[in-house]
Amino acid sequence: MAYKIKINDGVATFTINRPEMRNAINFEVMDGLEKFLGIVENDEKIAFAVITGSGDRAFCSGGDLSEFHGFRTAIEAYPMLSRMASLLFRLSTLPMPVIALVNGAAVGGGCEIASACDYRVVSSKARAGFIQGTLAITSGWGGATQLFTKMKNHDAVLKFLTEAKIHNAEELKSIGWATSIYDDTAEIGLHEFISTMKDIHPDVHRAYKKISIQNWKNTEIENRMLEEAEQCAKLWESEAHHKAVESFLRKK
Ligand SMILES: CC[C@@H](C(=O)O)C(=O)SCCNC(=O)CCNC(=O)[C@H](O)C(C)(C)COP(=O)(O)OP(=O)(O)OC[C@H]1O[C@@H](n2cnc3c(N)ncnc32)[C@H](O)[C@@H]1OP(=O)(O)O
Repeated sequence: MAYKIKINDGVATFTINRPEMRNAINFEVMDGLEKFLGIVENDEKIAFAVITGSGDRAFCSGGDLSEFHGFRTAIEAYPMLSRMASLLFRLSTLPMPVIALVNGAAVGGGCEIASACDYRVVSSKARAGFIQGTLAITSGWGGATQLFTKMKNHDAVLKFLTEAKIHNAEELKSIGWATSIYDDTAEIGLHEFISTMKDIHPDVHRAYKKISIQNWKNTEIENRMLEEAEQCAKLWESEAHHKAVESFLRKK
């Protein structure tokens, strides 16, 4: 299966399970994420939600280019982009803290997924970046909107997006994207991060999360994420984008 869902001791974990494809997102993973959100949104006993990837090479390498390259026009690309933007809006507005356990490379849409979470707990060996610019597109799943809404250092965010570079863990921390860095296994990294918060009653976490969501709602974040998907769809149909993806796929 392309994903795993586990609920243990108040922690619900969604694992993208395509390590041989560096956990690229295809429609099966999207279906899984939708199922996960449906479960977590309605279970009062869940204190923390976690998103991670299988193996130690990648958190997520973004959209599966071999599957999505078939979309040639904006009209064809938009349903996939907007569906994922809506799922990431739901992820970002879950009633409990959401942790991206960035166990390895997070690029393109992988960075968008992590940006939709409240916290990014990053392996010291991980690399991450909004590399969409190198494919002649922007982020299309609402990730840039998430960053501009949550992070207040406009210049650093704009540079992070437009440079389209891959950064190491220390750089990610200084940009303000990584919340914390761990050296051990992902399991230990997560355990240590959660243990700093677990003593506080889950209702307190939920109450603060509600306040932050209220703040974002006033900024029309969902509409802005869908506009981001629309803008990306327009760039998607360009010759420059198709050529860049063909060049990536030829390297296979
Ligand atoms: C579609 C939405 C859009 C958005 O809104 O943001 C996007 O997400 S655009 C997609 C952006 N992603 C990429 O461009 C992926 C680029 N991938 C990489 O840079 C690297 O794979 C990596 C993530 C840094 C990992 O490097 P490494 O560990 O060296 O692995 P390989 O490169 O050898 O990859 C192994 C295997 O997996 C295939 N692969 C990786 N990512 C994707 C992907 N996103 N789509 C399809 N296939 C992917 C890669 O081609 C290799 O395949 P094989 O050669 O057949 O083993």
